[in-house]
Amino acid sequence: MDSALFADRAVSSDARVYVAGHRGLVGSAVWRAFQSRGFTNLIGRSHAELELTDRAAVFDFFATERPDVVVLAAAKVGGIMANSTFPVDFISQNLQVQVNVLDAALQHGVERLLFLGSTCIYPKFAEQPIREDALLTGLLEPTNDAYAIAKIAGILQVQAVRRQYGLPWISAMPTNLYGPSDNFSPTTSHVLPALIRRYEEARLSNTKSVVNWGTGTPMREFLHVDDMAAACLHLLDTYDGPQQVNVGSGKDLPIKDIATMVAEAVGYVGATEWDTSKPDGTPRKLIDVSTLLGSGWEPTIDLREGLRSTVEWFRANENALRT
Ligand SMILES: NC(=O)C1=CN([C@@H]2O[C@H](COP(=O)(O)OP(=O)(O)OC[C@H]3O[C@@H](n4cnc5c(N)ncnc54)[C@H](OP(=O)(O)O)[C@@H]3O)[C@@H](O)[C@H]2O)C=CC1
Ligand SMILES: C[C@H]1O[C@H](OP(=O)(O)OP(=O)(O)OC[C@H]2O[C@@H](n3cnc4c(=O)[nH]c(N)nc43)[C@H](O)[C@@H]2O)[C@@H](O)[C@@H](O)C1=O
Repeated sequence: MDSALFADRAVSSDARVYVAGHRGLVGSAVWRAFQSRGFTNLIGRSHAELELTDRAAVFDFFATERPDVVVLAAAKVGGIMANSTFPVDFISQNLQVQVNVLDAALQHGVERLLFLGSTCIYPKFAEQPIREDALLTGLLEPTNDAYAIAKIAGILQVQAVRRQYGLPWISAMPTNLYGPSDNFSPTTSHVLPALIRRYEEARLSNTKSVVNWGTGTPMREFLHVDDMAAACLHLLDTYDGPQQVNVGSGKDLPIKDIATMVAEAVGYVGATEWDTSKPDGTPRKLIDVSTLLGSGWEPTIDLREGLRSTVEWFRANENALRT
């Protein structure tokens, strides 16, 4: 990617910044990051306050609040089972949310917008590590193809706005994320929060063995959500290009190793079994993060440390979890 696309475009700390999905894993971390940078005009609405699939409500909201900057971190999100069981919800709700927010932002001439996708947009068998230009070069992983198509449509809509209207909107593609305010539901969550909850509950109940999903052989890359939030602000401050930018740690490991790390982090000493009737998903999706690393951003939270603090957060917030 052309490094000239990176330059100082710092967003002013008095800009009106709308963080869509500000109570979710990513949105809440982005909100904290803006706050710690001294931003005073942050705008957020819970799902109950503003239904983003309601086009008229979204346009009314933009007309009233007139944000200068938008971070689109609201989406229907879930792990492998949620994605493969409810593909209609994942494609339909995400397309509606995106189209409504991007159309309203365009109508109101929003100056800077960051759209968040996911690394599942890349082909299932893409060459590893996956570069940004692998987009649309092969078939998708079937367990999340509906979600991925919605995210690809979002990237294309951002590129189209840049082409047709010249606005400096951008997209970022994070790897698998984890951290405080994640979804810890045993059925709909991603692997890390699912394992934290499963091993912690097994420890508390002295259960002799836990059962995880799949074979444990797929490789996954993880990034702490505070590093992700720092990358979002860094991109808004520095990046102006049509191509989506990968955001990851640059390291992956087998799910079996992740399970061992989580068991250690919670202090679980029992056995682990694998339910191979559950899907494995894509075998590997390590992303190439050289574009972002070359622009001066780097991850700061090592996986073991991130796991430790997330377990602490889980223990302190167990009563306020999403189910
Ligand atoms: N978590 C991960 O590992 C990864 C996430 N991402 C991307 O990051 C973004 C944020 O994900 P994440 O923070 O994990 O997801 P979360 O589920 O934690 O947060 C999403 C937020 O969006 C809100 N929301 C969802 N649908 C609507 C709607 N129709 N109207 C209004 N609000 C809505 C949710 O509210 P409520 O919960 O009340 O419905 C929630 O607060 C997504 O675009 C996702 O694709 C990308 C890669 C990995
Ligand atoms: C971020 C990303 O997230 C999803 O893709 P995924 O990476 O396949 O997601 P996952 O975290 O759910 O699983 C990773 C691996 O872990 C295994 N696994 C074991 N035990 C549990 C378990 O208990 N829960 C879950 N969820 N997985 C488990 C599981 O079988 C798989 O092999 C998509 O939503 C996709 O759209 C997307 O963007």
